[in-house]
Amino acid sequence: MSTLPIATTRQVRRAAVALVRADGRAFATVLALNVAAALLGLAGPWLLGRIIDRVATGATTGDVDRLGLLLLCCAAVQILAARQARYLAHRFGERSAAKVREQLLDRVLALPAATAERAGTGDLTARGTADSTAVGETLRDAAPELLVSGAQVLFILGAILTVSPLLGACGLLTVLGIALGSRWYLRRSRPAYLADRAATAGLAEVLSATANGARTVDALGLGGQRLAAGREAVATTHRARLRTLYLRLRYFAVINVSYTLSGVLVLPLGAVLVAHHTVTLGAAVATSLYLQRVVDPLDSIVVLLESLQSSTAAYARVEGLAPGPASVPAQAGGPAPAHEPADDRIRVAGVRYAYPDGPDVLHGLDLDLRPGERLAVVGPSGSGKTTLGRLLAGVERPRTGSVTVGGVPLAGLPPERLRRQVVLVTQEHHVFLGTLRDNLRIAAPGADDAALTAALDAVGWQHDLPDGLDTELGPAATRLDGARAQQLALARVILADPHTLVLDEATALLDPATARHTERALAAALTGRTVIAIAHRLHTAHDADRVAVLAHGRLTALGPHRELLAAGGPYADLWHTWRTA
Ligand SMILES: Nc1ncnc2c1ncn2[C@@H]1O[C@H](COP(=O)(O)OP(=O)(O)OP(=O)(O)O)[C@@H](O)[C@H]1O
Repeated sequence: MSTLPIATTRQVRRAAVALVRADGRAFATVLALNVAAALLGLAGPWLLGRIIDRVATGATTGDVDRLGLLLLCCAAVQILAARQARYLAHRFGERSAAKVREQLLDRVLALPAATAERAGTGDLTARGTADSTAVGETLRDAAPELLVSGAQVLFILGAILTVSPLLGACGLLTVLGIALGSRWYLRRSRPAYLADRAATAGLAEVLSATANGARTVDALGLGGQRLAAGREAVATTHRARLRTLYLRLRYFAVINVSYTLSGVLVLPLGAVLVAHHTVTLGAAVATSLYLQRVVDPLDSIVVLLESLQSSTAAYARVEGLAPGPASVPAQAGGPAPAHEPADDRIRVAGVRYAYPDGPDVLHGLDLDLRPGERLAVVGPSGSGKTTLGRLLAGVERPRTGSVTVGGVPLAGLPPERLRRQVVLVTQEHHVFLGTLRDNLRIAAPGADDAALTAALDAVGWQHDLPDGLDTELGPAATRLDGARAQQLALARVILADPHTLVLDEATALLDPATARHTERALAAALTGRTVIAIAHRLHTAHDADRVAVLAHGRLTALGPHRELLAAGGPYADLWHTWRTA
């Protein structure tokens, strides 16, 4: 189930109107051309009726030719107007779809890291691909066509009622049947389509998790378990699809009966009225032709309403990421602080933290970091080191208490402002498709080659790639192993140049000698920065200015390595155990 919000119907409507307004002139032109084409289409049956009546009253061939020529002209101009409308609608739709995608990308990038992590790749991918495409296609095809078909139906009904009110009543019966059927359908279809889209995203999540973890699945023999998870996701998607299919089947059945009803009624009624001279033969033929014509736009409306329901559900998922009260909390709730931090000092005061639906794992932590110091955080597995690191980097927000930088809550800062203050480096490193230079410039778009090379030197990078900074990286080009990807991530940090850095096992993939060398080189490159190193290898603690010792989510000792060692408490035990190992 998605942890990301879904926009309400009202928010979707507002967003759609804003999107149309942004390209209002193009939309208006498309509408105007379509309406012109629809009006020209009305001329056909009317002119045909006139021709029949003229022939019945003994008109000349010249009269009939003129009417026939007019009919041809109307048809030709109608085709041209409809073609141009379709062309412009496609351009409008593609521009709007591009806007939706760009907006979505910005919003996903602005998501708090913890929110994006919990959302899962499947949901985000589905919103960025299938959902955005559905919105674009609706704006391109469905929205203008729906308005035009609606106008066509109104025009045709108006024409029928003008020609013969009695016969026109048959047309109204059709519209009434369709209106009632649509009301029934629309009430039920939004939740059904939302469930369908969520199930599809869930299936994508399961499949991508299995594919990404293929090696682990293979190594641990988890194939059966993943298959079961896949089957469950497929079954959920199947159930959701069946529900929407059932709604469509019932809806279309009502629609088809409504169409047939008017056709069945109009012919005998028309014959009787002509026999009694209540309407002319021409009027009866024109009405019957109009009634046949009304089927097409009504049919479009029905199909478009159906696809509109599906894409409104898609748009609700895309719009759910918009900043606003009902959507993604800006850094887990609350507006971004208005002022900049007064200084670089990070303070942890009375912090308690619990993962969603779990117990507290940090129990009232206090810690004042001195700007420019190197602090090592040590403690047994599960003591809360990583959690503290994530709080110090503003990834998580404390349940109670505060983590501030220069007096401003860290987790309240928008990602861009936050990353200028603190950067978290973990064991998970992503190498982006592109050159080594591209991969480094993500952290500092304006950096020149000299700066990039200096950052690589600082992390002990061996300059042995075939094309240096121009080397293409990625699965199909040069692949970096875990250790080199880690060095690349550290070089990015040097380029990003935040005043505080949280390293959570950031050198764990390097062999011990390289790790120590890299950490020292990094320390030299980061002189003057505050560095919080979450340490498994205690040489990190040995090299640090102060060591914070955690146990069961509490700070049990804080001070320089020598003092803690001399005090002979839990840190001394940890140190001796590590040295012996
Ligand atoms: N995503 C999570 N959801 C729920 N509980 C979690 C999550 N991550 C950690 N925990 C729990 O929080 C507590 C502290 O975990 P944390 O990872 O911060 O400890 P740690 O000292 O870094 O451990 P390690 O050295 O093994 O990485 C543990 O009880 C752990 O089970």
